[in-house]
Amino acid sequence: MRQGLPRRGRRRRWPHRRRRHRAVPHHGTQRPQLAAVVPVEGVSSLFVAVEGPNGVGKTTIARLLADRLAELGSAGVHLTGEPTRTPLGQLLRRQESFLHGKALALALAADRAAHIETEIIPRLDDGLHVVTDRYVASSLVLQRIDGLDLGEIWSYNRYVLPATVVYLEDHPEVIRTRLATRPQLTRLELAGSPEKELALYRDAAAHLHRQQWRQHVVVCHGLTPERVVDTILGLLPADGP
Ligand SMILES: Nc1ncnc2c1ncn2[C@@H]1O[C@H](COP(=O)(O)OP(=O)(O)O)[C@@H](O)[C@H]1O
Ligand SMILES: Cc1cn([C@H]2C[C@H](O)[C@@H](COP(=O)(O)OP(=O)(O)O)O2)c(=O)[nH]c1=O
Repeated sequence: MRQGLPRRGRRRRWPHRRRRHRAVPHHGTQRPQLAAVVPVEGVSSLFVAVEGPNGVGKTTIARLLADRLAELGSAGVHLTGEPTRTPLGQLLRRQESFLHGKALALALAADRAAHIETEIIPRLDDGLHVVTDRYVASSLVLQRIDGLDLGEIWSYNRYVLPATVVYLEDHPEVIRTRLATRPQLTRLELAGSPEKELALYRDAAAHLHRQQWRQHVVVCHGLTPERVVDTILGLLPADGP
């Protein structure tokens, strides 16, 4: 289970401890439907969300990170993403051009709630690491671009399972050049810009920091995907998620 990871000239053991995640039943009337989820001592697993502006490299890095985590340890890795590959997630990808604002934000939150309860928590409980390409911060950015304020978006997402968030950043010109090569841009890609998304991701990080989420910014400029993943592996918690 335990594997050494080189870091600053020494080898660190990782993962360090096992945690189990379970849903906590609601007792108050104020809580929304999705159960809060808390870690319980005893199970090892990392839950990492890769976030950042369209075109920054999330999909590339999430895949490579999952591969590298699988190579480094005996624990398996589950690679996933949002919107999910479920019928609801696929519908959201197809319908993003006409489903807007509040309706889209709620639908994305529903897709996320199902993702957490039926896919993420079961995989973590099986002892796998989970890497997701997009998660809550994507909503805190893209649904703002779609006209909602951060408080409303958070109200739809506040009881999600906290993740270790890795924010990828690069120079806006680099991101813009990559987006220019895409045959088609989505409605929200067209509504935003690299500068706007980078600024809103900073706001999202400040918000999630107040919720005590573990987070890291990784500046990818001039780094190969392999080097980006090396950097991420050096940042992931030495003492478990
Ligand atoms: N560190 C990197 N250096 C150079 N090119 C990269 C890097 N990361 C990603 N790319 C390239 O940038 C493009 C966009 O990457 P992608 O992973 O699809 O971004 P996103 O999922 O954030 O939209 C792809 O062509 C990918 O190969
Ligand atoms: C996860 C998420 C996605 N989206 C949107 C952004 C995109 O337009 C669309 C699909 O995400 P994207 O990651 O860009 O899709 P792909 O995997 O095809 O590269 O969903 C949101 O608006 N909010 C969210 O919270």
